[in-house]
Amino acid sequence: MSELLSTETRGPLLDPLFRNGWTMVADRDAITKTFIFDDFVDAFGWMTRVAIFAEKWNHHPEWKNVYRTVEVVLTTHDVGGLSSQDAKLARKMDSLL
Ligand SMILES: C[C@H](O)[C@H](O)[C@H]1CNC2=NC(N)=NC(=O)C2=N1
Repeated sequence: MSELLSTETRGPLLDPLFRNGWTMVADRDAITKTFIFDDFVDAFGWMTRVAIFAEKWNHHPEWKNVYRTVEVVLTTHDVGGLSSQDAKLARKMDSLL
């Protein structure tokens, strides 16, 4: 079962993501990043690769794809905010580029 990130664990887990283009969502305990690809097929292929891990980990993104852009928001709905699962999926998203 996921649990909300504590004050102590937020920094070490989130700072590397902030350095890699992720930001906090205004008024939500969630992180967001917009990915821009060469074309739609590249964007959708990346989404497909991410989806395999999201399903395996039972942790799914909130995302919107328009042509070659994918807007991603990560948060853990079961706990109403950020958990380690969000950081894990964010790292995986960046690694699958
Ligand atoms: C029933 C199912 O296991 C839960 O709803 C899972 C599915 N994927 C999920 N994804 C995210 N981002 N947060 C959750 O709390 C979550 N819970």
